[in-house]
Amino acid sequence: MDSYKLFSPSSSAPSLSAFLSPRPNTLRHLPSLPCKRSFVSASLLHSQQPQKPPPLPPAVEAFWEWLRREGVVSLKTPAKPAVVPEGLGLVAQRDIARNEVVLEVPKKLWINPEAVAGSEIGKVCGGLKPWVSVALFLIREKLRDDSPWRVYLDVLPESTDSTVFWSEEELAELKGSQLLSTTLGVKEYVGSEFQKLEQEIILPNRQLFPSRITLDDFLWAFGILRSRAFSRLRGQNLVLIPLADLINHSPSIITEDYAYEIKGAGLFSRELLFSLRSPVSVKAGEQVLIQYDLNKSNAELALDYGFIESNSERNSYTLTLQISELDQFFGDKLDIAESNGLGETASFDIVSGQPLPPTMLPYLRLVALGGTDAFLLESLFRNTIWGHLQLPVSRANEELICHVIRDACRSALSGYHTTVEEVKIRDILYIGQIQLLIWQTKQES
Ligand SMILES: C[S@@+](CC[C@H](N)C(=O)[O-])C[C@H]1O[C@@H](n2cnc3c(N)ncnc32)[C@H](O)[C@@H]1O
Repeated sequence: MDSYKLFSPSSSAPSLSAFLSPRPNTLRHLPSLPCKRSFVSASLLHSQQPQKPPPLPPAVEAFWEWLRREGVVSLKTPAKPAVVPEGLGLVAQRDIARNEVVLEVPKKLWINPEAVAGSEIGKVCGGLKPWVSVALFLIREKLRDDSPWRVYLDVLPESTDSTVFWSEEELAELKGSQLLSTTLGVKEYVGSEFQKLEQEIILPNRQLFPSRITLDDFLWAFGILRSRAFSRLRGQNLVLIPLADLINHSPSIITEDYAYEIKGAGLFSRELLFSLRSPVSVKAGEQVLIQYDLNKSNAELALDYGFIESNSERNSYTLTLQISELDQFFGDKLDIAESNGLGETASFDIVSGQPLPPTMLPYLRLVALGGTDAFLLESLFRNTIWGHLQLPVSRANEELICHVIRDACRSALSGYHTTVEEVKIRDILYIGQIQLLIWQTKQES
């Protein structure tokens, strides 16, 4: 039994950064790490109180001025960048109504595969995966002194809190989790993409890439795209939208309505605009926030953006099951699985506190089917077998799947370096420390 699936689409809804959708899972407790950008203030994350934002860092002032010159923003623009607990964010300059447009960014400022194709490196990027070509473009522009994108690049973080940027010591905290294996898998994938890119594009075209490009540069670009690119929009599967990419996520916004779309600039204009609306009403001085993706598990959030939610429904474990090729009934079982929308391998997201995915037990029963139950695999039963598998087929079959699942759980849990009890004790001690701290502070004041 395998434990995770790597790159598979998670949903067809628009999503902030889902150009790749690994499905990591299982998260026990993530250490929260400081943001890795110098102007970011210390963590006041999720503070509900609107606070006067600290002064804008010069790089952000320059960025705003550039957007003003480009005609993207004006004094009337309802939201402006600001330093917020999540790093940078968008803060309402006046009261904003629900569904009101907060900003619109014209296509000339989008960074997407099309923009790369029209750039100096376009002719050598034709055969690349869309994200790889945009990553290469970003790195090249970052290394150039005279890049037209300089002011935008200067507001991007040097790294994110995504687990792909965690040190070995930090990753050791994830020992045993699917998130760790997915993080390592993703890093390996990025490494192999970089090697190919270096051999096939960068080294043979030295004149286009005079500065040395490293794996760390490539990982940076990957992290930027992963956490900030919009995808699955009308005709746009991967696009960086300066300014709109400053929008932060709110766990309390659970509307399924999309906060952003691509639309025409006007009745008689062929220009396209990226338009961002506020899904909720926002008071002047408060941050404008959106829901990034309701379908992402906490581990996906950790991998993509470097944060998690306390909502336990985001805690999930992906169990991947497989019909063994060595199984004497392999062909019949595969046929039955395929006629019911499953395959040789099938992955099931098990969510904490929720019922099992409905097709998981029938699939498990099918995988385990054998011995005296094997008659059910005969073609006579082909149309009715899936119905039979909805309920236990026999005591032997049910016992087998219980054993297999129990062993798989044991083996998965043995990978952790702490037990559930130890984690609980650690949490109790931690809460105790906080209470002591609050008590001491009260005594002092
Ligand atoms: C699309 S960018 C938003 C702009 C970003 N805050 C910045 O400083 O550039 C996504 C990143 O913002 C941060 N972020 C967004 N929402 C957050 C939240 N609710 N809690 C913690 N960090 C958040 C994470 O670092 C995430 O990778």
